[in-house]
Amino acid sequence: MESQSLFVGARQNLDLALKHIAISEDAIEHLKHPKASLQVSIPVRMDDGSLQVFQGYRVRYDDTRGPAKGGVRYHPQVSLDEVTSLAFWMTFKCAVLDLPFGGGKGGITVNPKQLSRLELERLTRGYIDAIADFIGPDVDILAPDVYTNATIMGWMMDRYNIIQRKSCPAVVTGKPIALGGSAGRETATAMGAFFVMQTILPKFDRPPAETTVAIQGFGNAGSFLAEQIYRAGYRVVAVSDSKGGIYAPAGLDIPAIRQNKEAGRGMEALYCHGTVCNMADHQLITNEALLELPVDVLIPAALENQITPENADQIQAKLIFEVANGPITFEADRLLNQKGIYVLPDILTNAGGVTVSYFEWVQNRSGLYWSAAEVEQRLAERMTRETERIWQLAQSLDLSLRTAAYVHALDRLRAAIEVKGTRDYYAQAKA
Ligand SMILES: NC(=O)C1=CN([C@@H]2O[C@H](COP(=O)(O)OP(=O)(O)OC[C@H]3O[C@@H](n4cnc5c(N)ncnc54)[C@H](OP(=O)(O)O)[C@@H]3O)[C@@H](O)[C@H]2O)C=CC1
Ligand SMILES: O=C(O)CCC(=O)C(=O)O
Repeated sequence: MESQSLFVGARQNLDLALKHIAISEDAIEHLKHPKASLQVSIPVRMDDGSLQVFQGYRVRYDDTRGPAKGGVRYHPQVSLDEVTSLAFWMTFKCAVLDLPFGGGKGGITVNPKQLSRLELERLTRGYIDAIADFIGPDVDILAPDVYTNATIMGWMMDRYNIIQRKSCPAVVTGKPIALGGSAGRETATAMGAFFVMQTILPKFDRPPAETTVAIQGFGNAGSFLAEQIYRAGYRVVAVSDSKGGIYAPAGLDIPAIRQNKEAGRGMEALYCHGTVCNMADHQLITNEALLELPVDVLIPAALENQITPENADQIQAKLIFEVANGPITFEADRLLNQKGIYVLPDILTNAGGVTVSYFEWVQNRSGLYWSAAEVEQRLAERMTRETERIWQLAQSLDLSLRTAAYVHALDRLRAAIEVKGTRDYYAQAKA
């Protein structure tokens, strides 16, 4: 039976990968538990004068390979279980890309769409007040995730600097460029996924013009990726946001949809406003229906647990690129594998974001800033190299791409954990 806990499900992929790599019992035990978890209450004075207390979290899953790294999510469903799972995935993602980081993640249980801009700023500054002793440029570095953005990262950095009484830009990445952000961070998650697609699709003899794509989620990751693959000549036939989706078998006008989305319009208006609007050519669909469309490529780019044992059998795509973290449950993944569907796992596919975050951290610490072209070239090199390695590993060991990605990451994590030793000083004393 499917587990209720996201973290229990996340760890099942680790258990699977452990069967394919020689690794010490100590290292296994080490990797099964988060190093530190913090839960905080954040009191916020609301615009109407009332006081509201929000729950916030920061989990440092592992920092053997370097400071913990990972985004902060603002969403009504944020919980310690979810943040722990996201921090766990960050640990493996940073190892997949060979970044000198461990894994961390944060979140606040809130619907930010219901807050005014000033309430959002007070909440953000309150969160940093509450976790300031737990983070730092050499300890645990924040970044954007669902419903957080560059402006919020700027507030976080500013509050941290005020607490520290000095400038510490490297405590947060994904900042506005004017505050030390990196060129290319805003589009990095999408560009990283695009480079994974460009490496994988030729292996399936899939020229862009003959490849249909459906994308769930039209935020930072999904919307930039939709535009990038549209411009590369793929046929993007369906997109969606939290309110539902739109499907046009002949292909959607993605730049027009992005423009309208930025103007705050709903999915129907998105397509109709100022562009082709012929309902005979396209139809509004639910997020559930989008996942089951007859497309070549499916890209979940919103939230976890979208493909489960309940709908796995209805999935028609031949390839799934996981841009969201954890969109496929463990059991559903097994069913998709049985059906011969290739899944490019989250810990590889969406790693472009943290990779450019690493570049931002390096730039902040060196004081030397790179051009957009330089960032993109470095990102392309890393994403292509690690995708190719995971593909080769999957082929040579006859593994799914997800298990191969975990084995690839485990090889790097194991090396660091085993050479450093565990925290079991008693065992060392005995030896
Ligand atoms: N931002 C980053 O750098 C990275 C993000 N990711 C992952 O990518 C995913 C998306 O993040 P990101 O794009 O940054 O987030 P955003 O907040 O920018 O966008 C989220 C998008 O998902 C949509 N959405 C929300 N709930 C649902 C739902 N139930 N069904 C369908 N769509 C929904 C939102 O709709 P609406 O617009 O209506 O609110 C919005 O379009 C997450 O899993 C995140 O962890 C991974 C790596 C890096
Ligand atoms: O940019 C980062 O540091 C992390 C982004 C993130 O949260 C993720 O990859 O899930």
